[in-house]
Amino acid sequence: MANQEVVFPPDMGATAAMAPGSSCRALFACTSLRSPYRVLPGVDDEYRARPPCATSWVVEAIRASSPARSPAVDEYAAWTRRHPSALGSFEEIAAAAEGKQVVVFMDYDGTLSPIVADPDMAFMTDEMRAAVRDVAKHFPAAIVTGRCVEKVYSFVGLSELYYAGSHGMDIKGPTSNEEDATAAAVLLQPAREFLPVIAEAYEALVEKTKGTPGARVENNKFCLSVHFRCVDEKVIIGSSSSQTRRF
Ligand SMILES: O=P(O)(O)OC[C@H]1O[C@H](O[C@H]2O[C@H](CO)[C@@H](O)[C@H](O)[C@H]2O)[C@H](O)[C@@H](O)[C@@H]1O
Repeated sequence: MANQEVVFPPDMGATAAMAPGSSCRALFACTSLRSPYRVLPGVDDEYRARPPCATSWVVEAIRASSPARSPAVDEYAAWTRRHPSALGSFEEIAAAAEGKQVVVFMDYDGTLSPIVADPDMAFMTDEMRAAVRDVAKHFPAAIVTGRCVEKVYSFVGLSELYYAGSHGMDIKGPTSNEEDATAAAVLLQPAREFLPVIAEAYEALVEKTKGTPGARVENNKFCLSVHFRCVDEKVIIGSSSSQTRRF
């Protein structure tokens, strides 16, 4: 809302500051006018017709002068309200864990490593690796991921962890030395018999997506990921509407 002027009811005895960089021209109190409201030049008639509720006027004025929030930001804020950081309740959690066996489960992509465009380049930092190593010294620790175990192990490189790859379809335990780690003890592979079908599905998906620039299929052994982060949506929407017209 550009250059909008606002009106304040007389019961607002104090000054209200304008946010730096705001497009709203003036927010200040008024006390000696005949009209119950002081009308600033250029004000919208709609404001004059409103009841003298200082709070709602102020809130509205502040809202109008604030930049629009994106739905993604609102969604994230709502999500963090529902799932607050455990660090904010650390004492409480530590007290609740007293005398119990604690096991730490960690996600990989976007948690231990930053999200990057190329899934093969999602490396974790040495600092993060050291932190995970420390965690594993104190508790049984597992990485639970959509990646295949071999891939996530190549990123993490810690033989003392449990790895639950392919969203839990491939679970391996810790090994005593790093050489053995890639062949670490398999604890569970319940979908082993489906490997040939999954391999077929992989080939089919590669074929299907090969005409989509930026699309990429990742073989996670017991599951597959089709990546579209690098697909230009405008190109796809354009081509799908031309397909729609054709049929
Ligand atoms: O369960 P996760 O460990 O979180 O795995 C979920 C998917 O993670 C990876 O993809 C995501 O990270 C990539 C690298 O930062 C990024 O390029 C991609 O857009 C993200 O979706 C992984 O590549 C997938 O196979 C996993 O399913």
